[in-house]
Amino acid sequence: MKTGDTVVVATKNAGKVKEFAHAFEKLGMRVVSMFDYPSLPDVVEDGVTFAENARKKAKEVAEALGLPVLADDSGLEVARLGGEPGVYSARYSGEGATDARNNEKLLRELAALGDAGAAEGLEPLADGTKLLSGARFVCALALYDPAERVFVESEGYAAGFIMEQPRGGGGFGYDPLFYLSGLGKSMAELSTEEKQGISHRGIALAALLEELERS
Ligand SMILES: O=P(O)(O)OP(=O)(O)OP(=O)(O)OC[C@H]1O[C@@H](n2cnc3c(O)ncnc32)[C@H](O)[C@@H]1O
Ligand SMILES: [Mg+2]
Repeated sequence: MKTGDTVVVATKNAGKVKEFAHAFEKLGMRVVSMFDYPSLPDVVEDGVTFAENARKKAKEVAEALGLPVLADDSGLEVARLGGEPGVYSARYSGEGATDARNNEKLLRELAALGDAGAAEGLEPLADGTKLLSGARFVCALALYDPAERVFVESEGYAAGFIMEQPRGGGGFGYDPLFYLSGLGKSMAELSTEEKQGISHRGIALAALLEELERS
């Protein structure tokens, strides 16, 4: 598959745009997003898996533009909630969902389970902050070339824990509640560069670039 020096990413999430722009800048490439194509209709994300939604976003936008397009479908799977919010991560708190409301709902749902963390044997952090559940971030990437009608795909995961309180001002979405025990920090306490090194998105992107070199 041939990609030029501009990558079109089928996203309207400013946090994702920032992370992709940072990653591709290192490769001498520029990123444009759906903010640059405001007249394109939103893609309906009705897939049951992250991979399905990523393929749908990439294909619909690529066919509309006649260019190869990269799409990201991602989310948070929380063990004590049976994998929720999963593919519904962006809309977890319903109509007009925001990151803040989604985070509040996540803490509410976990609080409703009682002392879930303690039940799982999760030790509080040194400052007494409780961990409420194991969790993982998932990122599915799909790059679709409408000329060759081919997909290149990858997935990445990041494992951690949900904290009872937010920490850090970086990242986006559920990052302030997501604790990385190996680093002793929340995902929102990492720089864009650090997050890329360990995140579901960074790992999926590295795999996609490798796959692309082989194809
Ligand atoms: O579909 P696009 O336009 O790309 O933007 P979106 O925000 O709707 O993105 P998704 O449909 O993939 O939903 C993913 C949600 O999961 C959360 N999420 C994904 N990646 C994350 C990350 O790196 N850090 C924190 N939260 C993340 C965040 O709440 C996102 O809104
Ligand atoms: Mg979405």
